[in-house]
Amino acid sequence: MKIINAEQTRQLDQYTIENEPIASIDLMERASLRFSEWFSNKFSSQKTIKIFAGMGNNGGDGLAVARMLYQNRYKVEVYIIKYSDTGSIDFHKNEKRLSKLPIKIIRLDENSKHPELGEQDIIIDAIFGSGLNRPIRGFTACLIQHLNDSAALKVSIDIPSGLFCDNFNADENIFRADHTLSFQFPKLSFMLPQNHVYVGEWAIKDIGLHKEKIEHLPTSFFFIDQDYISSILKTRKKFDHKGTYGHALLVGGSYGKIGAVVLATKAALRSGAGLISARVPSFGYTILQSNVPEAMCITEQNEDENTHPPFDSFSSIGIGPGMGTDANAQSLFISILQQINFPIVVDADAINLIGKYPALMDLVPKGSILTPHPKEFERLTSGKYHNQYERLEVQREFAKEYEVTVLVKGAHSSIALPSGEVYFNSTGNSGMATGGSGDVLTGIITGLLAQSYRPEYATILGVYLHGLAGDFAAKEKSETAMIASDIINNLGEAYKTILS
Ligand SMILES: NC(=O)C1=CN([C@@H]2O[C@H](COP(=O)(O)OP(=O)(O)OC[C@H]3O[C@@H](n4cnc5c(N)ncnc54)[C@H](OP(=O)(O)O)[C@@H]3O)[C@@H](O)[C@H]2O)[C@@H](O)CC1
Ligand SMILES: [K+]
Repeated sequence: MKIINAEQTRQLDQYTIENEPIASIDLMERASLRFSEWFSNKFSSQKTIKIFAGMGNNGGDGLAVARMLYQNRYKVEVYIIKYSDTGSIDFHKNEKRLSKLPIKIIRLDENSKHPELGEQDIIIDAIFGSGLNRPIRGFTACLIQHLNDSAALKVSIDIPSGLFCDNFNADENIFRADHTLSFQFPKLSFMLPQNHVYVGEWAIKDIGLHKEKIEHLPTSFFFIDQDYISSILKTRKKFDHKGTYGHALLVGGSYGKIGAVVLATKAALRSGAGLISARVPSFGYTILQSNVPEAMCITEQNEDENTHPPFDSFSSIGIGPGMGTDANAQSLFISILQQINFPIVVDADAINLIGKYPALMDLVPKGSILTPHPKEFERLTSGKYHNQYERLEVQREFAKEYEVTVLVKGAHSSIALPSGEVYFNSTGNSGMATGGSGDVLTGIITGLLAQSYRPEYATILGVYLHGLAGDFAAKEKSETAMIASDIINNLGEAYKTILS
């Protein structure tokens, strides 16, 4: 699914009005109806719904929603924030429609007292939407602080007021929603962890904007959905054999950290790769062989004995989990980089080594996949950014410059491709912030790469599967109690879901 910017949203809105065609007031009615249905399914009608509406089209939505919720038997009060002398045409049309109902409407300006709010209320924020073009100031800013301080549950229409769709806002005057329902597409700002405090849990509803126009809107940002995953997923054929699915190699482990390779190796097996080998220090041999009997094991003892294929004959290599950054790890990494010329997966300590010795990046084959968590990404790029919007740009530039895929892990993990496109993940939960979760992901992506997925698809599919398996694990064990092995154990459920 595309993520489009505020200006494109405005154009698409206009195009839909002209070409569906539909009157703008009817499009507003449709959007408001989607919001009201979603709201009514989710929130009890015992509380008083206090709707704070601005004077643009977001405010218009708020007034239409007030009417609809009243008709759904909610107790509704409306506050109109008079930050301007005139409102949008559709705002005024909805104001007129609302005035015919016995709903309390209070107009707030700089001379008004702040309304009383408490746990018995639900606030609906319709002050500003995608038309916000500067930080909020004056009495509207004070009002937003007052709303934020209240104990009421907070819900935003389309986007929390004060948050920009696509740009950083250093300001504090932003509504802090517990829930946001956005129209048609998620906004770029929803993808960034720093905005979670404003956006809360978010959902999107299709409001029927013009399909053909959407197809032609250019964008660099995408939200990974199940349809997209189905379009890149390969299916197995009857006469395939284990050679068809490649031979993946996982490289890593150090004293006390062999478990990282065990997890990555198991995950690579479950991802569907045909054969798996793991390369660990010799003291990890027994641990690996007894924990993952399906895998073959290479150590410094048998690597020169011609008993295993040379590094350049594997279908894919994932390097870094638990590897450490000492001289041995460094020379192994360099030796592998010098022997191969196909894309590999670079994770954890292999990334830290590049952070320490940036020239190593020149040896990393084009098309490779780097999978840092935010701290590792900071080491990799010397942290040349001040907020997550800037980080995203640095991530894109890095991917373009080195022609690699860069996956920064976190909620809505971001995947920057060499083309400059960025994909955000839609699966996963906070239970996945647990030791070994990243090793599992490396295993999955390495396993997919072995199955001849293009690096960008292996990453996108890998991240989605990993998150989905994590969601099943959380259902089974809870977000709190789940561990990385539970993610591996649920990869089967994840595959079944995307194959169905
Ligand atoms: N997507 C769709 O297709 C559909 C979208 N719909 C809805 O429309 C919403 C977008 O509506 P919108 O364009 O009227 O913008 P909105 O945010 O209400 O702002 C209004 C005006 O406020 C002003 N202003 C800006 N910043 C300011 C500030 N800091 N302090 C003070 N004033 C400020 C600025 O005017 P200016 O002062 O710059 O002239 C701006 O024009 C969207 O979020 C969704 O809810 C649906 O109804 C139907 C389908
Ligand atoms: K809003």
